[in-house]
Amino acid sequence: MAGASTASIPCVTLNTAHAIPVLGFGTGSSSTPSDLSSIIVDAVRLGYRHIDTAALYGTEGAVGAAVADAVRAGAVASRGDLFVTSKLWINDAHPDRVVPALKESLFRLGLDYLDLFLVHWPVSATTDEGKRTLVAFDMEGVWRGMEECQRLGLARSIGVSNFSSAKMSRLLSIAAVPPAVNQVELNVGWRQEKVREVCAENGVVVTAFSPLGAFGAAWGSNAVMESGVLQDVAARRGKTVAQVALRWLHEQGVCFVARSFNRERLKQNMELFDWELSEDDKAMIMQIPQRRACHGEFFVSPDGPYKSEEELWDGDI
Ligand SMILES: NC(=O)C1=CN([C@@H]2O[C@H](COP(=O)(O)OP(=O)(O)OC[C@H]3O[C@@H](n4cnc5c(N)ncnc54)[C@H](OP(=O)(O)O)[C@@H]3O)[C@@H](O)[C@H]2O)C=CC1
Ligand SMILES: O=C[C@H](O)[C@@H](O)[C@@H](O)[C@H](O)C(=O)O
Repeated sequence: MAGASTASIPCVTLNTAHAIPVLGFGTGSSSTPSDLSSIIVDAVRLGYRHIDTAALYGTEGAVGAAVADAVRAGAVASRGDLFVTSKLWINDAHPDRVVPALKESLFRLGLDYLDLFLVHWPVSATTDEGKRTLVAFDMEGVWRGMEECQRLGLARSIGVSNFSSAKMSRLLSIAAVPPAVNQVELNVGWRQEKVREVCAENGVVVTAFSPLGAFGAAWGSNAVMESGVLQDVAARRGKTVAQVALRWLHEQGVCFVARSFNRERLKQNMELFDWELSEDDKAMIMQIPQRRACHGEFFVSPDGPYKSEEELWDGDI
């Protein structure tokens, strides 16, 4: 029996001709519930079709189990009805490690292909006896590895994450297969206009991570969920703050991966596609102060290669 779906999430078409659902279920969290698989199956029953994971998150096993369970339970007809994204962690961001790392992700997921494989950060590291050293990111070599993943059919689409406009431009200049997606921090409090412009000009779909400001996370921000502007708009529209924040992203023409492990909030976060913000609402939202929440400090060291957050975020390598 097909699972009861309350609404359907629209898709956009990537430059590979594959469709990506605009709203995805995020699984990156500092406290992953032990029943994540069953939460994901419930989300699929609600109508979620896109699941975002990463080698870093430790959730690939639960995502893979959920995909198998969702098919077994008839929540979807087959694995092909779901869109699974995973990401290459910085330890594996070396030309000869890309294909093996994807194979390891696929093994943990129990899948034979990913819908989307992303370079998680424009950062590489080596680890020796537990000590991590940041080393130069070989953008061209890593991207050749990503292209090989697509050529082998292990990933239907490939892309990047946390790439600034300068890094996107450089990648586009060297890519034989252009990236399909750039997943970046993006919400009403960090609009990312520059990188969105480069992506739009080049047919790269932008996906927003932390669309609610990573509310509650150690590095997260309350600029979205406690925004007075969003509270006013929400009251006027008869919606919640989260719905206004997500609807704004949808009207910006980007995709987004939101995280909730709560069924009611998951349901609420899907109820976005049959109403609109007014011009006044959008003008008010444009007044929200801008500040990046995501810390780049993990990827910066006095020894380089990125010696400052500016170099990480704004340099072309
Ligand atoms: N590429 C990258 O580098 C990164 C990617 N990501 C991806 O993006 C996903 C989402 O971003 P994330 O940083 O997790 O944060 P989000 O901005 O999605 O915020 C998540 C928080 O919002 C709460 N929440 C969700 N819906 C509602 C609602 N309707 N009302 C009130 N609170 C709500 C959740 O709590 P509750 O569970 O209790 O509902 C949780 O505390 C990640 O899970 C991951 O998959 C994230 C960071 C970096
Ligand atoms: O190591 C640093 C952090 O964990 C950072 O890498 C994460 O926030 C990650 O980008 C994510 O996708 O959640």
